[in-house]
Amino acid sequence: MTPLSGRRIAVVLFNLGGPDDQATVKPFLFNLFNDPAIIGLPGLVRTPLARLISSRREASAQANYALMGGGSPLLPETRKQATSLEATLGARLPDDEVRVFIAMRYWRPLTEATAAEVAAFGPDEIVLLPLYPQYSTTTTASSLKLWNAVYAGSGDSRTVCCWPEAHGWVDAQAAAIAAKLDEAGERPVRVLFSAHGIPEKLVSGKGDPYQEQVESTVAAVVARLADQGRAVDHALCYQSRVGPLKWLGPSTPEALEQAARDGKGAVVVPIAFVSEHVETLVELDIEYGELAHRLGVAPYLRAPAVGVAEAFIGTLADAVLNALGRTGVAPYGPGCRGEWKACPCQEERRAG
Ligand SMILES: C=CC1=C(C)c2cc3[nH]c(cc4nc(cc5[nH]c(cc1n2)c(C)c5CCC(=O)O)C(CCC(=O)O)=C4C)c(C)c3C=C
Ligand SMILES: [Fe+2]
Ligand SMILES: [Fe+2]
Repeated sequence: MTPLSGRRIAVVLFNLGGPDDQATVKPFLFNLFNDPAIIGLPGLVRTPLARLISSRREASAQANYALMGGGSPLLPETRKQATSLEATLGARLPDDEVRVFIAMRYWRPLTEATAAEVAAFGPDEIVLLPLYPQYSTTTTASSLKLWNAVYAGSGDSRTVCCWPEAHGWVDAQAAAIAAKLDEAGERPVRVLFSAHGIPEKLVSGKGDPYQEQVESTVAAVVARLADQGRAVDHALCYQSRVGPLKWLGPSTPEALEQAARDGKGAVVVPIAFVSEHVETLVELDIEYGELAHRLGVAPYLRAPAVGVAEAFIGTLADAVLNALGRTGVAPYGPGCRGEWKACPCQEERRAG
């Protein structure tokens, strides 16, 4: 039997990535639009189209990143999460050597470079852990597919595909919302759960489980708040629409208009992101903040992303330990557990 200590364990965190500065906005956008998971056309058409779209969007995207100092805070925020998770796992697996790596899909550290770093570490076991709570073909599947295509090192590999109802994730969200509800005081507010949108046809045509899993996160957070004696008026909406296709709705601006008609303020909650970046700091705080002001939606409050909240990092550690077979705690929630038809979390160990 393989000994359960003295092992080299690599945990790989996946996220989308963001430009470091103004000069890297365009190549980041090109990588994004050149991904067949984002634009499902053959490469001969997709690549020139990606070049065109990234050129056309460059100036407006640069202006958004300029509002955050020039580039995206996504990598520094993810590094904090990696450091915190490594410390938590180090304490829980004192006899093993655990290292947490970051693999971004569209900007540095790119997945190919991280795969080489992990291979050089020479792990006995690898846990692939997307920082997307809900599984989508556009995010999780795209990241994992690329990893599996490029990783050529040692190690038995396990995947945590999704964790829409993980306990600590739900706890951290509920705590952030409760703090904002306290700030609103007696003023009537609606909790607006704002998720990154995806094209509707991915859900209806391709069976993308993202919408179902986002809805399950919302239900779990609302139930957790109810357990704490807070019955909240709430709605789910979708932000960040790009391109000509019909996306999931209602949009966050539409939900704000509805809140205005109903005479409510808003507590906006980023329900599909775990860290701050352009879609929270610019889109939610500035763009929709201004819209809320014009519509008379007051107060307009925004719950922060979970970041390194202790409950959240604890749940990620539980997911890693469970994937390694070191604990019975499976924090994924019913959206996962291998019940979804294409869920890769139950894949057989891949011998290195
Ligand atoms: C064009 C289609 C897009 C789909 C589908 C999409 C899905 C999706 N994205 C995230 C999380 C993030 N998106 C980020 C940036 C970003 N996303 C798109 C487009 C799609 N995303 C674009 C064009 C951009 C660039 C910024 C912009 O121009 O708006 C980021 C990074 C933000 C940063 O600070 O750099 C994240 C994170 C999810 C969760 C998701 C579907 C589930
Ligand atoms: Fe996106
Ligand atoms: Fe799963």
